[in-house]
Amino acid sequence: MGPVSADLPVIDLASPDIAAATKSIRKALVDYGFLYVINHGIDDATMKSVYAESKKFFEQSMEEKMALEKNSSHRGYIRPDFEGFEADAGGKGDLLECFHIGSGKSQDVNQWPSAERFPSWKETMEKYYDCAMATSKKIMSLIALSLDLDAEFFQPDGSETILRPIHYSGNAMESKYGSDHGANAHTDYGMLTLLSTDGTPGLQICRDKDARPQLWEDVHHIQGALVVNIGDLLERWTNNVYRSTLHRVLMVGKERYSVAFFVWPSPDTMVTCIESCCSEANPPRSSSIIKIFDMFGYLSYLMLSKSDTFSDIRLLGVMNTWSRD
Ligand SMILES: O=C(O)CCC(=O)C(=O)O
Ligand SMILES: [Fe+2]
Repeated sequence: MGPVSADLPVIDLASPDIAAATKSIRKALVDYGFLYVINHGIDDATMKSVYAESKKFFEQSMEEKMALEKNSSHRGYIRPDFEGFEADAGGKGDLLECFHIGSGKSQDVNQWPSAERFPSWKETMEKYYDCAMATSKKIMSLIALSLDLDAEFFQPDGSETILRPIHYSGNAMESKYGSDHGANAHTDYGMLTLLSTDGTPGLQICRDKDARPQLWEDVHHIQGALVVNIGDLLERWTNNVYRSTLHRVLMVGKERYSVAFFVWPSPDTMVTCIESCCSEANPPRSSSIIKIFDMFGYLSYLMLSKSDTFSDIRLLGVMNTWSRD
């Protein structure tokens, strides 16, 4: 039997029928945790230039790229096989290389390639960031409506939201951490992820992570559509009604570029089980109310709680030091 293709729903963000879109989004997030959006508002020119800039950056020598290695604010270049903290990956590093860019509106802790060699990089990335943020707001308001909340309930925010251009070389490489995948099996951590790819296959989802053997379904490319999925934070917020689905990227022997956008609410958001997601028959699964201090503090918390060793709110303030050199 050949690989199975995931038949993900397609949501048209330009549709005037909000009730129908809300209904489809609910079904998609209950069944898959993944969907496609079309008419998402990121225009072709912006999309093309972000890929052109990304390619130009990753084509540089390792030494040039490492000059912008990620800083203490986790912004900048992350080399292949660098980090592998995902619970299901057993600590393997990913073979992808990527670059983290934050909003930089209030305080710019980003790293920018030299304006001489990359005259349009900053402007291009900022444009994409702003468009992706506008798209995320539209999606989050549909998600809010689908949970019987006000359309403005979720407030995507620039302080922790990260734009991440990604490059997969396509070649097998000697991995320090025993990796064989571009991106090992993981769930995303935050509220929402928008993903665009260059159309090269490799992305797969696993809807039931406990099934053995696991069934991996290919997420095929739809020209002009973005892939959207939710992360652990929203899964928790919805009392597991909406699903943060396991996914991975296989190396298919061909170079691949993608652009992920990880959306977070503001760091002072209180996350308590959403009313429409709990009842006497379905009480809140997580006992505590959590407050997100910062994305990496939250990651530390998640990693520890995923390992079932701790599940204590106090860990939230801990700054993440899990990257391994
Ligand atoms: O590159 C892709 O298609 C997916 C990347 C991904 O899952 C991630 O960066 O979290
Ligand atoms: Fe992911």
